[in-house]
Amino acid sequence: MMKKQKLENYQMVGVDAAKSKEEKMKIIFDKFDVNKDSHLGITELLGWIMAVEPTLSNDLQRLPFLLQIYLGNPSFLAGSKGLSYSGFTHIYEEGHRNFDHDFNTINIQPPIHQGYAIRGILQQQQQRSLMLQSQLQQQQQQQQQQYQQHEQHRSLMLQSQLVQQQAQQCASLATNTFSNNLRNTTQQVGGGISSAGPVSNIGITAQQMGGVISSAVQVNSYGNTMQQVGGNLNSAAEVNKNVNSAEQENAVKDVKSKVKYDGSHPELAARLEKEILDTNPGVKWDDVAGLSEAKRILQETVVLPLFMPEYFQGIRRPWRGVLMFGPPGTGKTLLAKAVATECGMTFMNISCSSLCGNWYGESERLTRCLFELARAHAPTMIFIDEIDSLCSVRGSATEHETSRRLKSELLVQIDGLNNSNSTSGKMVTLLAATNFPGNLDEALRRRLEKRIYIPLPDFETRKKLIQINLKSIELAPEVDIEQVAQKTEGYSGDDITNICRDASLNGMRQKIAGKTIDEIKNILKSEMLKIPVTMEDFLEAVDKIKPTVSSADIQRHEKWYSEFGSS
Ligand SMILES: Nc1ncnc2c1ncn2[C@@H]1O[C@H](COP(=O)(O)OP(=O)(O)OP(=O)(O)O)[C@@H](O)[C@H]1O
Repeated sequence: MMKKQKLENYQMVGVDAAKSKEEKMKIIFDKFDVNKDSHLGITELLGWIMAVEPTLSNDLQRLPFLLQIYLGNPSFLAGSKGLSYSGFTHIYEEGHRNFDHDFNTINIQPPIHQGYAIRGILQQQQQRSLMLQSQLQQQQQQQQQQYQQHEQHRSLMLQSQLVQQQAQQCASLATNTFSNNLRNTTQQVGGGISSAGPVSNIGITAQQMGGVISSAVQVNSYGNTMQQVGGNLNSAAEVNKNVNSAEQENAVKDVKSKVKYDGSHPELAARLEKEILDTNPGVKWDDVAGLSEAKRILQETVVLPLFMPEYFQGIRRPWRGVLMFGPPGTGKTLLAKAVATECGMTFMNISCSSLCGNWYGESERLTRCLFELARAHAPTMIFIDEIDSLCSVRGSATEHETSRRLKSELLVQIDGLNNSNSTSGKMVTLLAATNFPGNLDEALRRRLEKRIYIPLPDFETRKKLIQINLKSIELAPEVDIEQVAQKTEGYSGDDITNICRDASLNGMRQKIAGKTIDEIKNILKSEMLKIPVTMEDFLEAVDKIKPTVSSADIQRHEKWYSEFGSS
């Protein structure tokens, strides 16, 4: 019976029963020409399918999948209750039908693997294209920024050249008034305002700059940038040289040299005199505890050549320079001051900041000037503290151009020092100190012929140090300095000084504890001074204050000493 109906059905749609399953299905769909019968009810369709292939009715879940295979099109459902064969392709192409909805209405699960996968791919493609778009935008922005920077640098370079030309014009126009009144003179020359204008584009207003001269200064402070773009730095520097003179001249007027300085940079000499010169550092040998070996070497290298210059000639010439190295707070500066005081030398205490100028070439000029000034004030001791920060290893990737030039100048000056000492009799001694001897430039290390290790204080030195620190302080009879010295092994001289200071304040702390300011004011000063420092105060202070030098530090210094030390 079933077979008979099936055959009838075949005949109805003109299907040949001998054909394959796929062919049969295709014929069924082809029958529904969109022009004639654009709408096929789902029930009708299923009826047809079941008639042709009754096994499919048990597998409705697979139906969409099969239809898709037969039709070669993944999307085939249309309408809420029906299927339009021709609409399948439209729907798919336009992509505006809700697959889930369509399938739900006929109570069939959507072909997840197909429809969603396609939707996912579409979404991915969309996201990718968005990402590419944003990357493109970023690239465009970067290119724009680079271009702007380049243009800015180019403009700075032009500024520098312009300013140079203007300054040269000024120099030829008004030689007399130039140094005192450069700003006006430049403005008279004209073009000054226009140069201030573009510079202000980089964030500095014309007022702040105060016209052309300031712009020269500002442009120069961009030295590196200009160098990067191949700017003519030297010319900017030359302009600057004039500018410095002009700006500093007024300051110089107030500073009267104590001695006659006839070098080429009186303005810088005046500045250095103000900053670093100490004609009497006021530290005696006895103020320095221990360090007898260091004292002996310094006597031989500095004190004796000063007293017996005729003996220290030829092969006996004084050592070019002396380096003191060791952990911080061990008395290097103190020792240098003591030598200068004992020998009646002028003491010049130089740190990195004293020799670092703001303008192009200023650091070298300052260095040159320092040695000229030292000769003018001779006998002089130039003490360069933390020389490693001024003269670290050259040629490193991080080395700055200014610092490289400064180092070269320093080396030249140290060489010159040696010659002038032997001929003019004006003794200038270079004493340097560092906590990082390993960072020193090799050429400088060679010139600092004596390299003295200033170690942590030993037991005897610690005892002496405590006595020096407490010489004017009332001590309780039970205070055992030896015990304090034992307890402070590994402490630097500076640490021990701090312990003594802390211990000596403890009596006062106890005395004022819990009192109001008025009550404290009423305590007699003499009463306060009489409070003796007890052993307990010391022990408390030692407990509170920890040593600042690590054993790794000591090892580092000892290693360097065994390699490069010279005593
Ligand atoms: N041998 C010492 N005799 C007397 N006081 C000392 C001694 N060593 C250190 N001090 C004390 O420590 C303080 C710091 O010493 P100084 O500045 O000379 O150390 P430094 O070695 O130059 O330190 P840095 O390396 O940090 O510059 C001194 O003012 C002094 O109070």
